Amino acid sequence: MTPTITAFERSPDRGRGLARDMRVRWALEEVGLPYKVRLVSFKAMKEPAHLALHPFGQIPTYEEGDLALFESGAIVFYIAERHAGLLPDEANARARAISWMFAALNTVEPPILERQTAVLLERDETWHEQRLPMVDDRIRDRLGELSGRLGDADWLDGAFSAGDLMMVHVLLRLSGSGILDEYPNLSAYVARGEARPAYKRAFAAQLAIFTGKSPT
Ligand SMILES: N[C@@H](CCC(=O)N[C@@H](CSCc1ccc([N+](=O)[O-])cc1)C(=O)NCC(=O)O)C(=O)O
Repeated sequence: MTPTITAFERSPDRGRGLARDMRVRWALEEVGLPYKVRLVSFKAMKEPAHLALHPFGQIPTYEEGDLALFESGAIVFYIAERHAGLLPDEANARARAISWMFAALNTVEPPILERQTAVLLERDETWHEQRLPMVDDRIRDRLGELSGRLGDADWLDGAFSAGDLMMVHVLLRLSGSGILDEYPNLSAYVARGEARPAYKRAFAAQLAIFTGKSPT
């Protein structure tokens, strides 16, 4: 049965791949699974029909038969568990790849989201100028450790995995901040992710919605 995901009707980033349906699209493209997209407006996201799918009134969601899932990490994991291409078969390598999924969401993404909040919602606060450098330094702490662990490897732990997919998408949220450029191996790592044919197909599909070149 073809799954259906939800995505922004009009993404604030003009379809540039930062909204989290991108993670699900990328995972589906990596495993070669066709999918449908239901676009939702900001208003519709907060109405009962969508809230029944997503308790926080957000996107993405994932529906397949009588299954309804929310949380991009959980959806990517669900896809990776059932289709080859995103998690190693060997048990220990598989478990480590899942650790990297959690690390992306639970260790690296939080300070990056702090920065988004600071820049988007706190600009007019008297303490904004003082706080932002502290937020940036907390991001640098994590990126320095991640950069050290990655070294000159292509991916975090052997072959490309769902852990890399989540980590690359988390790091992409730093686009425009200049911080990622301070870590050349992380910039190259993200570029490797973006160069993957599956990423490019996912990105093009999301952008086509914004440019109006896609029916869904
Ligand atoms: N933890 C959840 C978070 C989901 C989430 O944050 N969804 C956002 C869209 S992706 C986050 C996002 C939004 C916009 C951009 N952008 O650049 O325009 C980038 C990322 C959303 O629905 N926001 C609307 C709301 O909360 O009412 C997950 O990973 O699925």
